[in-house]
Amino acid sequence: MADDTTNPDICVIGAGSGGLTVAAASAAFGVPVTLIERDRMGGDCLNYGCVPSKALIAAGKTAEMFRRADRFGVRSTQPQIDFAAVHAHVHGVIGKIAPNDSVERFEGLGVDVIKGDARFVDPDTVAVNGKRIKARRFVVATGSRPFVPPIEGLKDTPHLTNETLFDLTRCPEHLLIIGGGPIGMEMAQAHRRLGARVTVVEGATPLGKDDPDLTAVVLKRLEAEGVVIEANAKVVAVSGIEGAITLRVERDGRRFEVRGSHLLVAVGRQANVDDLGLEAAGIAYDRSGITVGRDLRTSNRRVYAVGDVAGGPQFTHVAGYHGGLVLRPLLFRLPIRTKHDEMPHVTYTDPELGQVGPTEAEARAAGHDVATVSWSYEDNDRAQAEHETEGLVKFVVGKRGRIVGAGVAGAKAGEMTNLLALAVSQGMKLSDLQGFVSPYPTLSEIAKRAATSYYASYTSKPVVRSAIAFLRRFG
Ligand SMILES: Cc1cc2nc3c(=O)[nH]c(=O)nc-3n(C[C@H](O)[C@H](O)[C@H](O)COP(=O)(O)OP(=O)(O)OC[C@H]3O[C@@H](n4cnc5c(N)ncnc54)[C@H](O)[C@@H]3O)c2cc1C
Ligand SMILES: NC(=O)c1ccc[n+]([C@@H]2O[C@H](COP(=O)([O-])OP(=O)(O)OC[C@H]3O[C@@H](n4cnc5c(N)ncnc54)[C@H](O)[C@@H]3O)[C@@H](O)[C@H]2O)c1
Repeated sequence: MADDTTNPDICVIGAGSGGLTVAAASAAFGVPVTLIERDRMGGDCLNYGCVPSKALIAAGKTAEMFRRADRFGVRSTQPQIDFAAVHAHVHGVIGKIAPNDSVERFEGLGVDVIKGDARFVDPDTVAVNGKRIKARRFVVATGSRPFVPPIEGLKDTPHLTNETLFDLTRCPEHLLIIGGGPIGMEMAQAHRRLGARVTVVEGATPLGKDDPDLTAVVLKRLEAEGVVIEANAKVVAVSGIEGAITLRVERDGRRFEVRGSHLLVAVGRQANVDDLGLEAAGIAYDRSGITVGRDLRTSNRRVYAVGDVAGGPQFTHVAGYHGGLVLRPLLFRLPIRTKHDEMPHVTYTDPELGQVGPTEAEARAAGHDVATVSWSYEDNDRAQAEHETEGLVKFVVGKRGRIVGAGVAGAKAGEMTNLLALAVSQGMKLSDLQGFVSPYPTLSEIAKRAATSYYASYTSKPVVRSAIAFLRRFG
């Protein structure tokens, strides 16, 4: 065997949430593992995704607090925003988290880290920097990148994606956003709050993957804050130069133009399957990513795919979940089956929106006989105390009160989604949520009140009333 060939037990390609999870845990069990990363350790989430976006959202939320303070008897002011300092805050947060994902940390854990572009050269060999790695098993965790659609003129017009947006040190004067999904909406509100005018052009329904009862809460607030949302509007052409961009938009056969200073493209993701030599390794893939079964195995039985590149839901916690799951076959030869239908997601607009399990529409479309039960933030004492009364919790309920799905739009919805995810993943019934003591006053009481309301009709049932009347006779 040539000198430039190594033989780790496991070779992981991509050091994002999925790849890092596999590499760290394999090393912890004393298994020789090589991790290859071509760009920054930590992947999209740390460098171009969740972390910078949530840090920017936090800056926007702080600015908004000054504007809305008078509700509490504290004089509102127009905040002075130093966007260069906001940029420094965002990158400071990345810098604080980066050591957890660094080459040094992973080498310290016993992982052989290689910085370079990995490519399969045959079914059990990957080449990187002129070296060859022949491993017993491979895990492809190469993630995704922004999809830039083939709209006329877009290629030649300056535009931002999530990979460049967080480099701005000056607030855009008027940010145009193509795409009203989670990236578009989170970034629309954050930039609006930090001083930009913002127009979102969405080809279909904004936040269209979520329950319309919940998205209505979020969209109402965004519009009240001045985000202009052009829904069901297709961008047919883009033109302009740095600082002066024009979108030609079509809706219901009518054309109009939208002008702004900057353009963000946020219309979904493209799996990183190119230049990986997948054909040489006999690994099947299509436009949505590498083809895997519920065991995350590819068409090459030595190779698994996890996270965004595996074509399923694209969230950091999903990549981490995949990474944890594949350790079972990798290390213990145990079978696995992914359970994506119980996967929660949260959109970090303000108010936030969380969902776990199917929405009402999804459950009905799948042919399930479901009921729904909701409770409003308006009726919660903590929400009243904090003037956070917009929102609701909504349960999708199956037979005998089983919680099939649950969603929440409102203040701290992300935190509340943990409780809802526990309920759905454990197959709980609404009676389980009714039957525990929730501390007062908390927003999570809203979930409990919704559950209680499901059983409210019991109080007027003749049989229940007769039983109470009978028992009262005994003093
Ligand atoms: C703006 C934005 C906000 C987001 N916010 C959230 C959020 O709040 N919550 C949430 O759960 N998710 C969020 N996401 C989604 C989340 O970032 C992704 O789902 C997650 O990063 C996927 O992890 P991964 O490990 O699959 O891939 P990645 O994190 O993309 O990592 C893949 C790595 O592989 C490397 N790589 C690719 N090809 C090669 C190769 N040939 N050789 C070597 N290395 C290679 C890449 O450089 C990259 O570092 C957000 C995404 C964006 C864009
Ligand atoms: N909070 C979170 O967890 C979070 C935040 C951001 C991103 N993400 C992840 O990143 C993924 C990508 O986010 P995204 O918002 O880019 O994608 P998305 O696919 O979720 O939403 C894209 C939106 O763009 C619209 N669209 C597509 N083509 C268009 C066109 N030509 N003109 C106008 N609108 C068009 C779609 O109708 C859709 O509403 C998400 O699906 C999610 O998995 C998660």
